[in-house]
Amino acid sequence: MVVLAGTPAVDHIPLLRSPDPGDNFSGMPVVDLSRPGAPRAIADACERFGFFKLVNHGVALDAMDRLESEAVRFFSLPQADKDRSGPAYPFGYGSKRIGLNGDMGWLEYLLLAVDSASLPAASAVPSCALFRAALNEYIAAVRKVAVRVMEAMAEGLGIAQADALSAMVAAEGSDQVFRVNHYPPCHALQGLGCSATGFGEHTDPQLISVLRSNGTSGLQIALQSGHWVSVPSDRDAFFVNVGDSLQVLTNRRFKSVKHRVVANSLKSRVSMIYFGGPALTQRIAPLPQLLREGEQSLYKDFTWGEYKKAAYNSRLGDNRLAHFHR
Ligand SMILES: C=C1C[C@]23C[C@@]1(O)CC[C@H]2[C@@]12CC[C@H](O)[C@@](C)(C(=O)O1)[C@H]2[C@@H]3C(=O)O
Ligand SMILES: O=C(O)CCC(=O)C(=O)O
Ligand SMILES: [Fe+2]
Repeated sequence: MVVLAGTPAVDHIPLLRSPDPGDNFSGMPVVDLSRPGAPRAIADACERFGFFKLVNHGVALDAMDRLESEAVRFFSLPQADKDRSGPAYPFGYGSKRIGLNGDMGWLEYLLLAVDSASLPAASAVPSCALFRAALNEYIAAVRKVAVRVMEAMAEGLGIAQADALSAMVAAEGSDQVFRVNHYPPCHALQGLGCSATGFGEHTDPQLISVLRSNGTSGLQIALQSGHWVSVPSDRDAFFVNVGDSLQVLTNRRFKSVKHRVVANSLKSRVSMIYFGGPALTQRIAPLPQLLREGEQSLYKDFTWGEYKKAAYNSRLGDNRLAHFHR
């Protein structure tokens, strides 16, 4: 990491050496959800990278664009208006601070609770009816995609029970979060050979994350070798991450992917991410169907509630699962 003095606009934001433009993820798995081979391709991608691009997912580009436009409208409001929707904890508008433990990024965001497949009626944010309608339409659609992908994961793993994984996010009381991130262009760093950290490196604690972004790249993932590669943007596609909890449920057959976002010096990035977590009381332990003869769990037993609490007490880049290894 490069530390640059005297750039007031990006004070307190960690800087990164600019990514090498040659480091695009050339081997990125692209899964066509409408094809019969999808389950095996998904399982293979989750084993190798914990990450894949999903196409032909059935969600209309219109619904994605409607939400993106409403989000852009929200983020264009005067700062004082946006601040009235904050702070982000537990849910609401946040700017630059990520979590409660000192992490900073070159972004602003909305963090929202999801109740079954929509915003809880009681949540006051966002207050704009059009934005809420676009959110509810999109969340219901992306959640269905998450369920279909988790069914395909189970099939790809050879598990007979189709909903062995998906039931955890489909169940009443599952713990789902939705996040809209806006990374403004970071003009101050233009030509300096550095980039601002948009969202620092981390793994997602939940089971699955389903991400959609506008046409601005910035997302990077770490390969198992530790090498970082950039994920070219695609507004029509979803990008799916394996989260820590799914790594545990599969006894590390699926890998929770380390990822981060680098801010662009010229263009803004808008991303919307659905995080599918189970109910707080759900036990997170390898599925018995996946344990081969004599194979032991690599992890201590815990519930999602216990893991979530530990995660929210940690820094973004911490290896949260390390404390739960046997
Ligand atoms: C620094 C933090 C932000 C985070 C909670 C945490 O303490 C560690 C995990 C972070 C993360 C990453 C994935 C999601 O964006 C998120 C909402 C989540 O569930 O875990 C964030 C948390 C956050 O921004 O509050
Ligand atoms: O904004 C992005 O593209 C990714 C953000 C992310 O990883 C997160 O919110 O957990
Ligand atoms: Fe993430």
